[in-house]
Amino acid sequence: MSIFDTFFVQSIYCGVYSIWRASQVLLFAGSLLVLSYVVRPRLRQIPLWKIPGPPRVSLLTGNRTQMFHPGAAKFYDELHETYGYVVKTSSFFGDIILLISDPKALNTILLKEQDVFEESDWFLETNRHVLGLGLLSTIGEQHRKQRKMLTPVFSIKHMRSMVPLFYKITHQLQDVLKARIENCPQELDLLDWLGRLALELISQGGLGYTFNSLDPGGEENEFGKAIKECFPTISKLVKFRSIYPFVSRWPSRFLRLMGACLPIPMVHNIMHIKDVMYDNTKKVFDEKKALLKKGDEDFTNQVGEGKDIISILLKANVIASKEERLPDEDILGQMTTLLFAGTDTTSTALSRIFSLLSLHSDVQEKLREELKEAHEAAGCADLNYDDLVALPYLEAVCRETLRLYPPVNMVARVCRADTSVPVSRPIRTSSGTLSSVFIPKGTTLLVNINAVNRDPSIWGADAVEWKPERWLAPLPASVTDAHIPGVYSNTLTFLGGGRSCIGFKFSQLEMKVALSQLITTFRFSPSKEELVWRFGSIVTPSVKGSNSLRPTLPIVIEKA
Ligand code: HEM
Repeated sequence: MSIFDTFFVQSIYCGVYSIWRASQVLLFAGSLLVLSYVVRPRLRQIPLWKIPGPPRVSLLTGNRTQMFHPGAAKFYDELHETYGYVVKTSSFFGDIILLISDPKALNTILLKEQDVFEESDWFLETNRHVLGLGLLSTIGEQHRKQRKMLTPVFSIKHMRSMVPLFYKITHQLQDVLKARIENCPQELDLLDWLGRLALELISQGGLGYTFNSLDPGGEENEFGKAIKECFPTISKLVKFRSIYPFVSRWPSRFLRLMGACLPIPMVHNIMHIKDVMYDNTKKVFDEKKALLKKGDEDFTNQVGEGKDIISILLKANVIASKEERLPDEDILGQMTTLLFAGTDTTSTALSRIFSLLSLHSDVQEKLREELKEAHEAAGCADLNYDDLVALPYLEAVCRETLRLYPPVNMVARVCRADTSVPVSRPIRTSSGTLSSVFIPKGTTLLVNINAVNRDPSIWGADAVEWKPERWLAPLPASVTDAHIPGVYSNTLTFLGGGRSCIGFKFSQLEMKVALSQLITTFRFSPSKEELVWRFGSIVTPSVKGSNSLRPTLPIVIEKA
């Protein structure tokens, strides 16, 4: 063998040896990763194995395919009926997710130990990236400070002052619909129009900004499109959201580059939406700050006369103590957060009400009568806040719809420290019954809003029927005795505790103004198309059998 051959063989040997060593190091590092991210958390969850729940359908994805798809509502109902109020389901590699509808347990989770049961990292990190530092992206002291500054802005006093603006916007929709139907009944996609209404109500009432979505010749600008696309795009990205916390702290330029290189159009869309929303809210914010500096007269000359939520917040922030004052970035974050949280939720809730009223013409007629009488009593003028909230049947229709059909069916929480949660109904396990459940750190919980709002043991044998009348008499003791930890009408529709919906009074008012105006002007009847309501971050309507994923609500409208 020549020197050359020996050198050649040695080089090959060295190369093979290096590859072998490198693969050993990689294998070792990979095993450590698997141990710390998969095996260790699963071992911590051993105490949960005895909790009843459905069998896993896949070793890799557990029950995820049954839990996260548009028809999943039925699966959740079956889980509640079969396994009760605390149900064990499984996610990736056997990770246990607990589905909770026990009111006592929810009191601990949402109220008593709300700092232990926080939003998940994927929820916070992706929201922070897309919406900025608003209420949906912060926890702990920062969240508490934001809530403290924002809560007074949603007071009844401020809601009262919003009524004329809400009527002005609803009149615009009324005019557009009148022009569309002229003198004969027309089938329209009401969700589209209610979406525009909700967008204008929150953008003018929340930010003092108009998208001109209800102007006859108004063209939707890039900002309006971004807001509309934001919720559906984030919902579609749900699979990728759980990966984001692992990369979220990487330098933002690198993240952008990575995002741009990924062959996933939805990621490119969300990056674009985020940029458009940030640039535009920043512009509105800077203009508001400049007006505030100039003085009161200029400030009240803006859209919404400076009565919008962010204007009031900006004013309150100026006089707040140094410790409580919010930095500019936190206020900017609230702007996108309000647009995001306040548009699709309200428009879907309203859609559900109109859909039900179209199917129950007797309820629609009774509501119309009540509203017409109130309008006549007010000299045919728009109703004021006190008149609106005093209408019992309007209140009953809203409450019953939001109870039976909460737009948000489920919210997630992650347990941040080992803890025990008492339950009101003993959990039956293979080895006996449990009066409390030990929840290990890192476990994800799903608060089953739908199951609590429809529980026959709380609401009676007719719990799953839509009966506005149930709210016209005192509620049964089973409802009040259940101590449901929600901020609204003994339901969990707007959740409860420090992360409950801050906009629930705003949303109530939007719905009541819209109903008072539209029900007295138009009559609504069902389309020939059959509707299905798809489960997701928000439950949305679409036409049965349609391949389109775009939510839609075809409904026939005529003059009343
Ligand atoms: C029918 C309409 C609405 C429903 C059903 C609804 C429901 C909810 C729910 C269930 C949460 C808790 C989310 C979680 O913990 O993950 C929430 C939070 C929130 N909602 Fe609403 N919402 C509605 C309308 C609105 C409106 C109109 C606004 C704004 C004006 C709004 C602003 C917010 C904000 C900012 C949060 C986050 C609160 C926090 O974390 O402190 N919502 N909403």
